[in-house]
Amino acid sequence: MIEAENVHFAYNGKEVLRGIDFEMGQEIVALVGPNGSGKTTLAKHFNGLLKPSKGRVLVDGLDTREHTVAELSRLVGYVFQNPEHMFFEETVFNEVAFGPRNLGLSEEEVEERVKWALKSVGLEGFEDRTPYSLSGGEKQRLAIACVLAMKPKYLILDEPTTGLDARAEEEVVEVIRSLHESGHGILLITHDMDLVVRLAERVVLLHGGRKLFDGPVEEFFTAFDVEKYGLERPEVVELGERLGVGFVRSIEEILAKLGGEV
Ligand SMILES: Nc1ncnc2c1ncn2[C@@H]1O[C@H](COP(=O)(O)OP(=O)(O)OP(=O)(O)O)[C@@H](O)[C@H]1O
Repeated sequence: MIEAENVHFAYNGKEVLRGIDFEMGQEIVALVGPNGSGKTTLAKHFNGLLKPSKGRVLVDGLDTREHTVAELSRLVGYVFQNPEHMFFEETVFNEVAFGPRNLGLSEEEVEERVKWALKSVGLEGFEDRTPYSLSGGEKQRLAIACVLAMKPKYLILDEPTTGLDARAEEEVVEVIRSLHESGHGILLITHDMDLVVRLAERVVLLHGGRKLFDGPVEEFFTAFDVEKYGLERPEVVELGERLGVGFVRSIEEILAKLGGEV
C-alpha cells in the first residue's frame, strides 16, 4: 500500500501540494490534472525523491522520510517521461542490468533478472542492440524493463504513451495490463483520457495542488464535470451514451452490449 497523509510540499516557498490524502494498492490508478497541478511532484514523493514538508508518505508501512531513494526504489519503480534521455549504456542488456548490478547481485542473478524483465515487456532478443537504435515504443518498454529489473511492487509511469503511434501505444498498453495482472500496483500519470478509460480502475484528479476527485473511472467520466478542468471525455464514452448502452471503455464493449440486445 502507498499512503499519503495530508501531504504538503513547496518549491522555494511556493506551495504546490496543499494537503493531499491518497492511497493505492495493487490497482491501476490514473493521476490526472492540468499542467502544473502537482502530479509529478506528488508521484516523486512515492519513491522518496521528494519528502513532504508536512504530513507523511508510507510505502508498505515505511515512512519515506526514514528511508533512502535507493531503498524505496526496490518497492516503487519510477519510469520518467521521455526515458530515452536516461539511457547511457551501449547495449540493452547492460542498460537493464545496471540496477540489479548496483544491488550487488551475482552476475547469474543479474542475467536472470534481465532476461525476465525483457521478456515481460516483449523485448527478448534485443539484448545486444544499442538503446538508441530502438523505436519510440521499444524505448518506452526498455525503460519499463530497467525499472522492473529492480522487482518493484509498484510502478509509476509518467506519460508512457506520449508520442507513440497507435501500434506502439497498444504494445505499451498490453505491457501495463500484464504487469497489473502479475500483481503490480500502477500509477499512471497522463493527460490522455483515452488511455485512462482503457486502463485505469480509479482516477485521481489534482488541481492547484489539491485532490478534487478520487473514485472509479466510470464515475469520473459520467458524474463528474471533467471539462471544467480542461479534460475531454473519451469519444468512446460519448458514443456509448449516445447509443444508450451506458458507460463503456471500448468499441468492443459497445458491440457486445448492442449484440446482447438484438
Ligand atoms: N524543480 C522545481 N522547482 C520549482 N518549481 C517547480 C519544480 N518542479 C515543479 N515546479 C512547479 O510546481 C508546480 C507543479 O509541477 P508538477 O510538475 O508537479 O505538475 P504536473 O501536474 O506534473 O504538470 P505537467 O502535467 O505539466 O507535467 C508547477 O507550478 C511547477 O512549475
